[in-house]
Amino acid sequence: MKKYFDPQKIDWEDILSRPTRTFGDIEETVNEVFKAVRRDGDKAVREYTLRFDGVSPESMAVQEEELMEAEGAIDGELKNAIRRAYDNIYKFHKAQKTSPVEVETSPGVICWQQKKPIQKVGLYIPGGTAPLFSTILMLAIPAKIAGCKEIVLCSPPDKSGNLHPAVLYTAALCGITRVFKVGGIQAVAAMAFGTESIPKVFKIFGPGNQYVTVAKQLATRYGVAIDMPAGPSELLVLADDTAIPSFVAADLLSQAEHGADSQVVLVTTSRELLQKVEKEVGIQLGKLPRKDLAEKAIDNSRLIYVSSRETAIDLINEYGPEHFILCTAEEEYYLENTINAGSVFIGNYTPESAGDYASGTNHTLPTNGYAKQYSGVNLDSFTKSITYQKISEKGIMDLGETIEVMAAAEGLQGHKNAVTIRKEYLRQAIQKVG
Ligand SMILES: NC(=O)c1ccc[n+]([C@@H]2O[C@H](COP(=O)([O-])OP(=O)(O)OC[C@H]3O[C@@H](n4cnc5c(N)ncnc54)[C@H](O)[C@@H]3O)[C@@H](O)[C@H]2O)c1
Ligand SMILES: N[C@H](CO)Cc1c[nH]c[nH+]1
Ligand SMILES: [Zn+2]
Repeated sequence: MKKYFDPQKIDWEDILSRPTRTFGDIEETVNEVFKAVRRDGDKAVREYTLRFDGVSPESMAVQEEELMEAEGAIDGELKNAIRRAYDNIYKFHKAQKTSPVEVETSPGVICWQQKKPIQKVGLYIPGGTAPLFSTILMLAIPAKIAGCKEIVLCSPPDKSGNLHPAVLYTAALCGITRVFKVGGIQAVAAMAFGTESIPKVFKIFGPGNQYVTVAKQLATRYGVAIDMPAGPSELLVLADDTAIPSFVAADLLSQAEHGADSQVVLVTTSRELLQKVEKEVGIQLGKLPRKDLAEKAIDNSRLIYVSSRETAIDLINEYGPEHFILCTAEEEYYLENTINAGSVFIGNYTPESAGDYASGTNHTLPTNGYAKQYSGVNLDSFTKSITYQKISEKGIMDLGETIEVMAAAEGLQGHKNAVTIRKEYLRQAIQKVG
């Protein structure tokens, strides 16, 4: 881990650089796969699955029996855990439902706005280094609550050409039936263009490695929306003397183990804590089964001592971490001043893993500093709003002149006429009656 001690000499550009900023080669591969999938459909998807995943599943589509059988293949303890996580995620996302907004902006002019579900959505579930079945809960639950009609799920097959039983069980639990053993760029391309087997969708959701993230970004050029760039996991911990070093180290390692391109950062106002955390990371790292992946991510990571909370908050907002853990006696100051973060975890007893799995918040979050302009996945991600208006006779007589004056000033006589003709009609009608 790189260490920075003197705030005067902080090299901000170096500190804030992510290991995933270099997209050059990846873009070339993504372009190639997109072109082939658009042209050759399933055939290209199969070829790239063989090339990148090393397998050729007999059928890309998961059969109904496979979904049913998965329940018997995982143990009761895991099923209970998934169901408990399901309940919490469901509760938190259901509570995000809002009522339509309705306002009478002028007498007789009523405007309202209502959310409608996106009809066709594609969920990407990562599976390269681990089958992240928890991501199904994070995407499928809000998609169902929002009322999305067609939900398609893609996830990379394992070495034997199958999906992990926990992926199948969780998909079935969430009521997802269109599941495909396809991952990486080829999955995103298939959902963007549609193939003989995989339906085209309107919006693609889900996290993934750099290939998946760049592919999602490219998909937007072909008229498909995406949730956000949700790439390799990141964590920034802000801690002072009140933090427990072994907890901080465990949290840093929890995100480092996602992959070599993950990044974790400690920002602290305590030199002593920094030293202790560094030591703890060394001890705990050795015990992780995914030590190799975590070790590489730890190499990319930073331990930063800052002498003031103002410098700390500038750094946090400039970095815009995906996950932000706050373990400090000055909680309120940091909460009030944090503007850019995907999801915040507060206090010594709130590990980031809680949000990854079961507390209820969504773990699909913006990385790479995109927390400056994107929210994490939430219920609104699966809806779009339509605005409505209804103007009465009284309303058009009252607001009409405003519209006429503005339309004339823009030189748009047709716009003005659409109002004038109505006003004239109403005047004549009144005269006839009167
Ligand atoms: N930001 C978030 O919300 C969030 C949430 C969960 C996970 N994540 C991140 O998701 C990522 C999951 O990555 P993963 O790799 O385990 O699974 P993945 O499913 O994202 O990617 C695996 C696929 O990548 C493709 N691939 C691998 N090497 C390739 C190459 N050289 N060329 C072209 N394609 C290639 C393969 O098709 C493979 O199936 C991790 O980086 C993790 O940190 C992020
Ligand atoms: N930390 C990941 C989001 O960056 C989500 C996840 C899934 N499983 C474990 N962790
Ligand atoms: Zn995680």
